[in-house]
Amino acid sequence: MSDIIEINDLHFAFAGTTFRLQVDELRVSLGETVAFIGSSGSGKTTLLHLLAGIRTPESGSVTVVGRDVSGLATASSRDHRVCNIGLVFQEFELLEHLSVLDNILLPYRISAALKLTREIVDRAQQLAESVDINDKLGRYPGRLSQGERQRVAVCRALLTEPPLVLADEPTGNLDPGNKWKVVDALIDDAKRRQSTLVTVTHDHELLDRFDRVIDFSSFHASSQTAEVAT
Ligand SMILES: Nc1ncnc2c1ncn2[C@@H]1O[C@H](COP(=O)(O)OP(=O)(O)OP(=O)(O)O)[C@@H](O)[C@H]1O
Repeated sequence: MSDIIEINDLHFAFAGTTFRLQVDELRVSLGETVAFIGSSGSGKTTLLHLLAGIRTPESGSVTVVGRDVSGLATASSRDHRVCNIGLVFQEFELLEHLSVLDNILLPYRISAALKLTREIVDRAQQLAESVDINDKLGRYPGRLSQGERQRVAVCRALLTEPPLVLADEPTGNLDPGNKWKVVDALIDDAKRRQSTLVTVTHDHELLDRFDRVIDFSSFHASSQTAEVAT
């Protein structure tokens, strides 16, 4: 199976802090589902952002869907991200002035590389149905619960059918019923399309569903250096 994520000798630090993230090597295959676990502050979100090309490493290479994403953010790297990576952010990042349906359709509104068609709108509605928010498509995010907002973010990430989905605690705000609906939606989508899913989670009940679990805590070299080995 080909690798969709390849990291080599990655070093990252936030300016003015003592936190350090070091990943000597990480490879994730197309079709694989992976959970990142580990204590709060161990660098899970930071690594997702490095994979998405939102943050830039001090050194090392990060290749995602065949492209080095460790350079500076440009319009073309944004198009690469919108077309190839479905992102579920920890804070959801919904646009308050857009309805739920338009938030789900957002990738098609911001990238000239994607064409919005009737089929895409139908798919948005099916995704919304799979996580039980299809009756909220006309609402604005300000009138949604946290769990509903989270599910909108999941639908948006899956809409483009990207080869890679990066999800940051996608079930963090959900009751047990909706938690399993969202996990099923993410994993079933990955298995059906043979795409890759990388999920950050604190919920150990979910881990059996993933092909691989990467524990950041066990690679905590010192209190301030998160060194991830795989
Ligand atoms: N923008 C930032 N500027 C400076 N330091 C940051 C910033 N974002 C995160 N950090 C610090 O970097 C470290 C790693 O943060 P990160 O969010 O990656 O951890 P995490 O493992 O995802 O945590 P959690 O499980 O609580 O979400 C933490 O010490 C955090 O305080």
